[in-house]
Amino acid sequence: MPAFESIEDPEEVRPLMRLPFPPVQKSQILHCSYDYWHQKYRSSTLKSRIIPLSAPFLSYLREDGIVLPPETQATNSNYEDNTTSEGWDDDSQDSDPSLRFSEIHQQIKDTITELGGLVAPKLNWSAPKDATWINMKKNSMECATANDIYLLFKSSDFINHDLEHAFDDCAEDGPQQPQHINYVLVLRKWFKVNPSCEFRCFVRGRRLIGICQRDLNHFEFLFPLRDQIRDTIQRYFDGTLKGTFPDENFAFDIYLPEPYDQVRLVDINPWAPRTDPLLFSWLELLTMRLPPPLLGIPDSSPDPPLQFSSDEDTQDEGVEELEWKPEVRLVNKDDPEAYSFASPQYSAHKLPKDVVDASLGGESSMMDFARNWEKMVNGQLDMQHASDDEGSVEGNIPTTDI
Ligand SMILES: Nc1ncnc2c1ncn2[C@@H]1O[C@H](COP(=O)(O)OP(=O)(O)OP(=O)(O)O)[C@@H](O)[C@H]1O
Repeated sequence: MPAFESIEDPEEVRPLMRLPFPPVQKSQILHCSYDYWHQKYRSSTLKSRIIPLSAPFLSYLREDGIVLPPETQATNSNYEDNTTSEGWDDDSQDSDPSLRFSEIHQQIKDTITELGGLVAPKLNWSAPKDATWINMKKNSMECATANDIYLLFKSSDFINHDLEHAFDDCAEDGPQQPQHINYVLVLRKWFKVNPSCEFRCFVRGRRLIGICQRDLNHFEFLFPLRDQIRDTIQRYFDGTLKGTFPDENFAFDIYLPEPYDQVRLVDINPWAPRTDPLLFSWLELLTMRLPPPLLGIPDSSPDPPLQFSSDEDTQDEGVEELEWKPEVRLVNKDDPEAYSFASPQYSAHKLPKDVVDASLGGESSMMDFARNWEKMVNGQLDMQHASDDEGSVEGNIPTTDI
């Protein structure tokens, strides 16, 4: 998902780029592509199908304007997926763009049927969450037809970001690393998502360091479940991702429905400004003090781990390994704005002025800011524990099978 969607002036972005981020390499972006990790973690992912996309299909997505195939498609055996224009009738293509990618069009229709008639679509990295206003089913990504998908995709800046800006601000890898993007359409079987069950989890140096809600509403019933949520996610991370995901630093999204004992992996995101830190800030995540590195971390990664030095600066000898647990951050009752970093839905990572000023002032002012921020956060957490039931969402919202 594009990080700076709502920041119009690129000058506003620059201070964020000065945070102590390790350089993001193209391979890290590729490791977060759905088709890269889905097979590896299939047993814990949402039910989904992956359709490789052809050049004509990608050209259609990139074209200006929205021309949808007719709902009842005229079949014409001359028009198969083909990159040459020989024998094509341009008028027919204009009225039915799917004639340029008829196999894929049919595959999409068949897959929607196979998945029960409703799907949530995404491209390699992003879902068209910003375009739900245009969907027949308002404010939803629920798609019942191929045309629903095309309409969402062609209206979405997030999809456009995947197509045109996937490697923005990335460093080159070594020549042995693949750099080419094989675009895919991901169709996930639709289910009624309970937003209180969605969490984003942050991993630094192969250690789970933070967990937070993805939805910015307050769910009072989550507060007593905090330990259970942390333990279940930690167990899942230790048993599944920790030793097998090729990068040391990343974020992953999970769905954790009642009774909070089984994790569904929804997405893996790069450790980069483009990933929304939600209830954390990148400054916190990057500078959070951690115990010294664990010994004997299993690493069955097929690729050599990337070399980052960020942990060396932020290990705290005083922090006891056994006592240390990742922080679970939930939205407080009174107002999500209690966290000044909480961004409104799909806005970019606009930073509070304090952070911008701190980052402009170099390393020492950033550390000052981090220390002050830590104190402030501790104060907020105390307030959180004191919150009562008033004004909270009642109970849990039922979900369907996934
Ligand atoms: N199978 C599904 N059925 C219904 N809704 C879904 C399904 N899968 C995902 N969603 C919804 O779509 C949202 C976005 O999905 P996903 O995280 O894959 O997109 P994304 O573009 O990578 O998001 P982000 O940019 O925040 O990482 C999820 O938070 C969830 O609410």
